[in-house]
Amino acid sequence: MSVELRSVTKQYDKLKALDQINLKIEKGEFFVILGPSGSGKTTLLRAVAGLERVDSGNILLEGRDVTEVPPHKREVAMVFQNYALYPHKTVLENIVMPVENQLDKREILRRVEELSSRLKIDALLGRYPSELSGGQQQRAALARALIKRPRVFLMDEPLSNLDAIQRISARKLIREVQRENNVTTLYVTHDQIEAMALADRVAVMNNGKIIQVGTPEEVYSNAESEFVASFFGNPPTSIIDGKIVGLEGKIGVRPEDVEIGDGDLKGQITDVEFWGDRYLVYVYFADEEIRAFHHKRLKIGQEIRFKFKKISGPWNS
Ligand SMILES: Nc1ncnc2c1ncn2[C@@H]1O[C@H](COP(=O)(O)OP(=O)(O)OP(=O)(O)O)[C@@H](O)[C@H]1O
Repeated sequence: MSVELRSVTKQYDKLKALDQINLKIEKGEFFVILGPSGSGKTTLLRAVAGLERVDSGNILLEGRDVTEVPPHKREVAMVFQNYALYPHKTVLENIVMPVENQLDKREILRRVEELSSRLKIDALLGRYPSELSGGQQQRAALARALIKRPRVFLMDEPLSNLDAIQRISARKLIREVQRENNVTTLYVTHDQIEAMALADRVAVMNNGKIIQVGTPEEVYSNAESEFVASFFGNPPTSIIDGKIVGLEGKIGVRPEDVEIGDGDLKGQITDVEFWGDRYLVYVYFADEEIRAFHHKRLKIGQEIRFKFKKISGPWNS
């Protein structure tokens, strides 16, 4: 089911949480909304779910205007950051809740069996949420969202309570489940790695506005503004004064585009991080500090020569 937002605006007092949002998400697409804290991501998701009334604009599901349709009639399912499992209900009771009065018992049982085996929670159905790890709770919340066979999946930072290792497997699981069910997915995060890893397309949001939309590759290699450059990527682009290369305004340099060894620029190493297959080094020069990748450990304080293989911008901020 496609999801469309047309000029959607939502205001809290003087603050525009959503400011003229226009977006079209295609059927089956995995669409990620990426933005800093407070940019309006959750408000956008809640508006699509029908949990938040919008002040103006329209929300369409498969071309049908649902702006005034209540949440339970929208065929969408939402997975929250804290999973929102009911603590006094078992995993099984939590999972079947959305369909309890809608499907016959045999069909419910069939779906529970299928989902719990797919999500590897068969052995946990009798437990209470407090007896589960974060990853297990997350899988139970996914099962509860999927049992309705929603046509749109709305996910609000569903991995933020997991550790780094769990996140990697959970990312893969979410992607597989989404692909198997071909369900249109809107996924909110402030984590660039997650956005790049999961998205078919990503929208970068700031101050209630969509700043740029594209595939992760497009946004990564062609940031249209200083904000997007400084926010997208891991680590993000270093933003420096363009005068260094004879340009007006600010320019961006990705860490992989700084070539250390020779070149016209001179700087000093101020910090070094080991990244496994390479090092991230901080280089101080001309009152600026940039991040660069290098294949071997350099010494803090060491003087180096370097050049930029590629820059983005200039932007006038
Ligand atoms: N019920 C509310 N009443 C007043 N202001 C609100 C309400 N809900 C959200 N806001 C404000 O709207 C803005 C957008 O909030 P929202 O939760 O959508 O941001 P977010 O991008 O999801 O942030 P985070 O990543 O921190 O969850 C914030 O400035 C927030 O303080």
